[in-house]
Amino acid sequence: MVRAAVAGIGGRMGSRIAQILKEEDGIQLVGGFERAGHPAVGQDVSSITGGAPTGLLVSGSFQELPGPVDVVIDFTTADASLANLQAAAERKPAMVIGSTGFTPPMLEKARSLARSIPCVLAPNMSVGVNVLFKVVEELTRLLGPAYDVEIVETHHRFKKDAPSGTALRLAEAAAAARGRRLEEVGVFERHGLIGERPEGAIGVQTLRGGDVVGEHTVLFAGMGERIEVTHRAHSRDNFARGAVHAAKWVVTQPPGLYDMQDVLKLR
Ligand SMILES: NC(=O)C1=CN([C@@H]2O[C@H](COP(=O)(O)OP(=O)(O)OC[C@H]3O[C@@H](n4cnc5c(N)ncnc54)[C@H](OP(=O)(O)O)[C@@H]3O)[C@@H](O)[C@H]2O)C=CC1
Ligand SMILES: O=C(O)C1=N[C@H](C(=O)O)C[C@H](O)C1
Repeated sequence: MVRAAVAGIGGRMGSRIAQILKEEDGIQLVGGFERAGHPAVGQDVSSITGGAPTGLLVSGSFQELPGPVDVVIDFTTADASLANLQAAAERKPAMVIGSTGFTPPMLEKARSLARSIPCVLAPNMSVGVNVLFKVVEELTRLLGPAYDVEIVETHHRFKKDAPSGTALRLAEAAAAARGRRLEEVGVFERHGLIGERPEGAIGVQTLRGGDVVGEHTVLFAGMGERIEVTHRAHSRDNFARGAVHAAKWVVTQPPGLYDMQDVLKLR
C-alpha cells in the first residue's frame, strides 16, 4: 500500500485529491498539510474530505507530517513546491508536483533536487491535455510555417499565474516542432500599434473569469483556412486522478525528474 500525503490539502486541487485517495485501491491518505496559520491546520482531514472523523489531523508544515510517507502530492505554488521538494529530498518520500509558475531557474533547481528522489512535475495531469501536447507538435510540423500558431487559455478568476503552465507547455511544443525555443518566438502581449505579425511568432493569450476550470485552444491560422484544437476540463477530477496515478507510478521509479508524458508512456 502506497502511503500518500497531500500538500495544500485545503485547496481546490488538494481537497479533491484527498477525496479521490479515500476511494482509490493500492494507495492511502496518511497526512496532509497547509502552511502554519491556515484555518485547516489541526482539524481532522474529514473536515476537508467529508465522511466520519479519521483521527488524522492537518499538519502545519511538511516537517510536521506524521509517520512514514512514500509520496507527497503537491498542488500549492511553485515557491512552496520547491521548498517541499527540498524537504522531500532530505526525508526521501517521492513527489508529484502539479503547481505551475516555475521559472527556468526554479526548474533547474527542481531537476537538481530530484537527483535524490523520484519526482513527477507536470503542468497538467489530464490524459487529454497530455495527448494534446503530442497532437500540437504533430500539427505544427505537418502544417509548416505558413500556419500561424496562437494559444488562448481561459481559467477561473482565482488563478494566480499567467499564462497557465499548460499554455506555456503547448507553446513550447509548437516552438520545438519548428526547431525554435519559446523565449525566441513567444508573444505574450499585444497592445497599440504593434505592426504586422512577425513570421514564426507563437502567440499566447490569457483570459480570466468566473469559475472556468480550464480551457486551452490552439489555433493554426493559414490563408483561407484554419484549424482550432480545444481541450475543456469539465471538472478538476481528471487532474486529480492523473496526480494519484502519477503517485502510484513514481514510487516505483529511480530518482530523477519526470513528467506526465513519462507516466502515461507518451514519450
Ligand atoms: N498540474 C495540473 O494538472 C494542475 C495544476 N494546477 C496548479 O496547482 C496549483 C494549485 O491550484 P489550486 O488548487 O487551484 O489552488 P488553491 O489556492 O485552491 O490551493 C493551493 C493550496 O495550497 C496552499 N499553500 C500555499 N502555500 C503553501 C505552503 N507553503 N505550504 C502548504 N500549503 C500551501 C494554499 O493555502 P493558502 O490559501 O493559505 O494560500 C491552498 O490551500 C496552481 O499552481 C495551479 O496552476 C491546478 C490544476 C491542475
Ligand atoms: O490553476 C488551475 O486551475 C489550472 N492550472 C493548470 C495550468 O496552469 O496549466 C492546469 C489546469 O488548466 C488548471
